Amino acid sequence: MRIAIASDHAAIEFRRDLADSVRGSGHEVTDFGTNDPTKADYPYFARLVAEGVAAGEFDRGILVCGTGVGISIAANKVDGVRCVVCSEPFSAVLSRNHNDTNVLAMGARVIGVEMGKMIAGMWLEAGFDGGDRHQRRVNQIMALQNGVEVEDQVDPGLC
Ligand SMILES: O=C(CO)[C@H](O)[C@H](O)[C@H](O)COP(=O)(O)O
Repeated sequence: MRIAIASDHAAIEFRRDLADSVRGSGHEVTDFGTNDPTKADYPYFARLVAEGVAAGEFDRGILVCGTGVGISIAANKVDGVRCVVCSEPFSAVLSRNHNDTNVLAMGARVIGVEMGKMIAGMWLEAGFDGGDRHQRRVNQIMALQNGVEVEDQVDPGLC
C-alpha cells in the first residue's frame, strides 16, 4: 500500500523508526517529516497526510505526536478521513473492521516504538468487515462530516 506518515517534533525518532518498519513490510512510504526538533505545529503535518489520503494519493496515513490526540483531532477535520488514536492493537484492528479507519494516530510520549510498530502492522493488515450495519454507520459518520443530518436508524420498538 501507499502510506503517508508524519509527526510533530515530539515524535521524530519514533516516526523514523516506524517508517522503516512499515517500509520493511513491503509498503511504499512517503515521509512528510517534521525533521526539525524545535517546536512544530501538528495541524500542519496532520493536514499533509490527511489531505493526501482523502484525495486518494495514499491508501492510508499514519500520524504521531506526543499523545496522538492533537494530530488525530486535526486529521479528523479533513473530509473523507476517519482517524483513530490508539495505544494498543485491539482498538486499532477493530477500528479497521468496524469503522474503516484510513488514518492511524499514536503518541510517542505514551507508548514505546515497538508497541507502535505492532499496532501499525496489525492496523495495516486488518480489513473492513463491511456489511449492512458497519457500512451504514460509516456512511452516517461521513454524513456528519458533511453537515448532513443523520437519522436514527434504530427501530424505537426495540428500545
Ligand atoms: O497534541 C498533543 C497533545 O494532545 C501532542 O502531544 C503534542 O505533541 C504536544 O502538545 C506538543 O507539546 P510541546 O509542549 O509543544 O512539546
